[in-house]
Amino acid sequence: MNADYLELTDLTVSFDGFVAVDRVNLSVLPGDLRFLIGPNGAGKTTLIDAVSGLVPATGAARWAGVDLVGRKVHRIARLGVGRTFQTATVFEELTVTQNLDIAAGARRGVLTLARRRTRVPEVVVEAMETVGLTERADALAGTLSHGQKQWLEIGMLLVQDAKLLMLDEPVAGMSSDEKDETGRLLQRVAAGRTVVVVEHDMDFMRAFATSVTVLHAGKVLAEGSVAQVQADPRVQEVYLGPGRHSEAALGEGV
Ligand SMILES: Nc1ncnc2c1ncn2[C@@H]1O[C@H](COP(=O)(O)OP(=O)(O)OP(=O)(O)O)[C@@H](O)[C@H]1O
Repeated sequence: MNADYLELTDLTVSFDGFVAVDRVNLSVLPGDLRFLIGPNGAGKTTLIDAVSGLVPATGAARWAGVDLVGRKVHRIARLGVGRTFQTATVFEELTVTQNLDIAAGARRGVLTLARRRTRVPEVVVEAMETVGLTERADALAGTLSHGQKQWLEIGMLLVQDAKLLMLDEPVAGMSSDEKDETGRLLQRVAAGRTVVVVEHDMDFMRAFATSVTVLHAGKVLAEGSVAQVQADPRVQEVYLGPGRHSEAALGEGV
């Protein structure tokens, strides 16, 4: 079995008796660009919170052979698990390079950081190229567009050597050009890594997902290729059933 493999077994998260994630079984292989979709409140964010150690869970979340359930957030991060949030958390008053350098430093440790360095570390240069921010290297993060801030945040995970990246609604609020750019960026990132994207944007999902898991009321409702989940009547019911909004529709023909 490949070492960098995410496998959730009966993963469950309860908040005071309310089950937000309900015995989820899920496997994601390296190289996959897995989209996690589902209506509001389906448990998508809670699921990635549980894998990153932000909320307590039961069951198992095995990553690279290690069960993450019950481990502390920083230990999980050190195992190569990174995630972004719906709102980018970059240091606005620092440059793109400085943001990446600090993130890389978090990985390097105090001793290495204390050494005087005049050169930008190679890992920072590479991450900047991967996320397409080389030309903005010296720009203050606060002056970046919304999309560029999300890319910087992904770059910060790359310099920390994250091998499992979980991204929470990365294209929310982006222009259509930025969305396309983000899709291509995620394809580059997913080569050799495992990427899970929580997303409501169905056009974006259709354009870039290699596989899709649909969550509903905390449970896995369907899983497969984009075409498979789009054709699934249960998925259509969840997205287009009574009381659902048409903008949440999965796509033409449903
Ligand atoms: N800390 C918490 N305490 C209590 N209930 C919570 C907590 N966090 C989430 N929930 C509940 O768990 C359910 C799942 O929420 P979650 O945010 O994971 O859904 P989601 O699929 O990400 O939704 P959205 O697409 O709207 O972001 C919701 O009913 C939510 O109200």
